[in-house]
Amino acid sequence: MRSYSLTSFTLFREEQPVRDALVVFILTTLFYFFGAMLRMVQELSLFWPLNAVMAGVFARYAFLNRGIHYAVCYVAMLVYDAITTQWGVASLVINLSNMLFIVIVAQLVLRDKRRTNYMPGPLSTLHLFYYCLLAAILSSLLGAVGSVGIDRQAFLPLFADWFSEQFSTGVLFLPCIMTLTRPGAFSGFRLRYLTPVAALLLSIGASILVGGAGSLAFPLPALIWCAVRYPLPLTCLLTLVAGCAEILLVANNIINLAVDAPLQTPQLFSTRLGIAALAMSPVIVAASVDAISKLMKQVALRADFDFLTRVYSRSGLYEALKKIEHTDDSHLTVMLLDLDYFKRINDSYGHECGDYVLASFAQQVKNLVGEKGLVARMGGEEFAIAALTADAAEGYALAERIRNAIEVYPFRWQEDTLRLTVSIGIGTRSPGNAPVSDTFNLLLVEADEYLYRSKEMGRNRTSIRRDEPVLF
Ligand SMILES: Nc1nc2c(ncn2[C@@H]2O[C@H](COP(=O)(O)OP(=O)(O)OP(=O)(O)O)[C@@H](O)[C@H]2O)c(=O)[nH]1
Repeated sequence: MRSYSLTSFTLFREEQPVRDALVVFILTTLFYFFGAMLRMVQELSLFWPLNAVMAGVFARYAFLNRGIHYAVCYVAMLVYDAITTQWGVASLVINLSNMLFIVIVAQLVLRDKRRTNYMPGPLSTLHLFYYCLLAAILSSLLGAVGSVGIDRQAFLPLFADWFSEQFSTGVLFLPCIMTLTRPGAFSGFRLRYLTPVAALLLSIGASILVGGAGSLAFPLPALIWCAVRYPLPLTCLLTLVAGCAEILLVANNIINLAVDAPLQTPQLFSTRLGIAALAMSPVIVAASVDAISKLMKQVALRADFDFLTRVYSRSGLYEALKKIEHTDDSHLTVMLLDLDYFKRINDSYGHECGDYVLASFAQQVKNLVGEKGLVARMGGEEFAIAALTADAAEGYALAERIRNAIEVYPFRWQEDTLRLTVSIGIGTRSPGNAPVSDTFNLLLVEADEYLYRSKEMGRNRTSIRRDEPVLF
């Protein structure tokens, strides 16, 4: 959706490590408290979001990945336990398993980020799925070992419960934490933008009505729709909400997986894993759409602008001409500018110097033309200007200003100061009702003819048709 923007915010500051440590401590305590509160409500006791949230935080802010910040996180968990329940070996081991999940996911994601130059994409989103799987297996093994005997629970059910919870929570929460942004200004909002969300709500409703194992997949098309229409952070958030809602609905028998049978523990295990697997698809689609649209912008920018001189390319100029608004009495003035004896610069000072001169020349011209017109590189050392002027005389005056400015401009290259001149040919007329680009094409031919005359007459001059009823 293009109608509103999202701006990123930052909770941590690299230059303030003590403040960062404090924020890590507070955040850990807050989510430990939140998780403990969820445990107290039977319907919500299926989630322990602390590990996924903190893994996301450490993965998002690379500079946080210092032993001291991980230690602060671990200490915050132990302190919370010591104050609210009790201090002991079980607390040490269980919280160590939490840390194991956090460290494994954060380190693997950061390794991906380093490899892909900090460009998140569909592939790293897919990797996230496997990182959560690995981290959930290892941390659950440790956690289950540390919890055996508490409330007389055996290892295997503990491991299954712990693993499925860690894995599903990780897969649902991590993309959200990693892409979380503050909503910017909502402008031009339309009600139809809400249709993918409405479809999502309807499909969850349908899952409740129909029931059965297949119903868990009902929200998938709506989530894919969200992924195509909404920005990546919003899709991650909606996937998280839909995934958590489904787990809760199944756990509380509102979505009936097996009609007439009470929910069994293995079913919940399978539900969590299934939802985690489904949740990856919309996130990967959203990441792909995001990557494609960024690439399209880059490609469009490259095609429209000349890489060396940063003025319009030939094709970019034609695109820009389409947007020019003109009145019936305005003149279109087209200039062709060609640096004089430019080959000598290359021959005497090298190609690199030639490139520098071209870029510097283009910027000079751009500054001199300002808002009055468009500057483009047509090829080699030839540039074009399309400007709306009151009449031919104004166009000629602008060309002369440019020519005189270039003549006195000192192009500095290493120890040398280079002096250059430019020859200019002009074509000018009123576009009338014709499209500006058509008039531009006609005037380009005329400007080319007069540029040739400027060169023939000795260079460093401006030539224009003299039958115009204006005095220059
Ligand atoms: N450094 C650099 N040189 C370029 C580039 N594009 C074209 N040239 C050079 O520009 C020079 C143009 O030379 P000519 O067409 O002979 O014209 P000139 O030397 O400027 O002489 P006149 O136009 O007749 O005044 C050639 O040597 C090209 O190699 C570029 O992107 N970078």
